[in-house]
Amino acid sequence: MKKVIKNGTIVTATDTYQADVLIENGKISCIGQNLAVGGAEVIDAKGRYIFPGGIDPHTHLEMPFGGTVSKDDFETGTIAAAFGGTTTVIDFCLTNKGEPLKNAIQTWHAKSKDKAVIDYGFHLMIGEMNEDVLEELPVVMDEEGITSFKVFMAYKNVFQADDGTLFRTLVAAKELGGLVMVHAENGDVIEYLINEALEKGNTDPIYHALTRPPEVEGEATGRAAQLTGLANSQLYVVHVSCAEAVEKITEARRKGYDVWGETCPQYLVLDQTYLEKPDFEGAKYVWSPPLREKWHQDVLWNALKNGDLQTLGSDQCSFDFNGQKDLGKGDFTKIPNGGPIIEDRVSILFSEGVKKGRITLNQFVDIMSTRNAKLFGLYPQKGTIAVGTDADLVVFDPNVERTISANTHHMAADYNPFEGIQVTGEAVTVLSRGEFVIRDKQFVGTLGQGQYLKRAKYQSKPTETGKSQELTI
Ligand SMILES: NC(=O)NCCC(=O)O
Ligand SMILES: [Zn+2]
Ligand SMILES: [Zn+2]
Repeated sequence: MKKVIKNGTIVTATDTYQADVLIENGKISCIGQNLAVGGAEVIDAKGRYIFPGGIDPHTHLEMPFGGTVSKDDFETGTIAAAFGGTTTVIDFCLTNKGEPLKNAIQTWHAKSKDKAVIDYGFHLMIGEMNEDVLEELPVVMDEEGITSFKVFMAYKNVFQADDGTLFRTLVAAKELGGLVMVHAENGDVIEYLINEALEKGNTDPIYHALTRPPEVEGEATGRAAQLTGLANSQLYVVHVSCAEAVEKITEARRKGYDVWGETCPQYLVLDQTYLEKPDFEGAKYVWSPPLREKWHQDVLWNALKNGDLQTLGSDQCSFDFNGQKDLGKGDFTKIPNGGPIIEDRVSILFSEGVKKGRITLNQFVDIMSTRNAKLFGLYPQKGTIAVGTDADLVVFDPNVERTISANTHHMAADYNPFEGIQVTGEAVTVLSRGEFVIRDKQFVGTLGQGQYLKRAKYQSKPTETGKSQELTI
């Protein structure tokens, strides 16, 4: 059935204007003033913004990690994402050394199919680069539309790859049109610092942060950026948490290297003192990289504002406090790393960013949606509001005030790291390819309505001035 969104204010990464949006067959078919829409179902957006659906480029749904499996899966995770105004997620498909990449991808398809309520794609982890992987990679890109590869520079003896693998992945990505993503922390140095802490009997959650200082993130970020320059390739640094890493990304971009940076809501509003909460509550705030001293937040906000960082991912990787995070009682290294963020990503950016004057409304749309679509081969099908694009749309009330709480969130995890934080703004109605997923703040979607997205190859490059220059799409 045709739908029309009337009386709202459309916001894209470049424009803000009042118009009606007509939706037919899952696509936006017309945008204009006072559209005559006989037979269409009317969605009234008076006093509300209409945003392109959020694109979360960084999730770990139902991921085996830290001796357990992340709590939110493709069902609860994508429902929660939709409640928050996100209509696409790109999840990390883990691979096992020595096993065909295809097996891992099949595992991820099995997890997501018939569960996801919004569209989704996969990034592919590269744990080891060898002849078999090199041979399979182009096939995976063509058949599966997976055009971004993740290399972990940390988590020694688990996911960590060596510099040879990182460099060979960068070279292959350049040749094939892929974007290399890195978790940038120096895993070897972290291992040394962890052993030192444990030998001294320092086992509380705060030592998670103290054994992963900003220098190890800055060093790894700089190394990855240099290798990218050498390979003349392209790099996306995930979950940037500190000034040291921002500095390296900025420096690389100024040199003309094709390097991009993502931060996450937790680094923008929470700080290292949360890890010192009594009764082991600090475990709720264990991420890698860790939360930092508060002053880093200003650096991250400024970097989003001036374009030195370009995107916001949730790094959704949730674990219950009771029964999962407590695996690390008495040994911080056994606390599963990660938290439930997927639902609040968009709201935090709007409330803390736009409402507090740190970024503009159009930058907000770019950071939470458009830029992600462009970097990960989904634009213009997704990430904007234009005739012919997917009708992934969010009707957003910019004035409602509410308090984030695990009592009201839709994620499966038993706590919310933003508990008690007041935000302004909320997604009211969310459409995925023209179908309601959230209607008047109620879930009305169907499991499995989300479609797997085959993504286009990478095609975007910053200029010497550090500002992005779009190539033809
Ligand atoms: N970030 C985190 O602590 N957990 C998820 C896995 C990762 O992204 O490193
Ligand atoms: Zn990571
Ligand atoms: Zn992650």
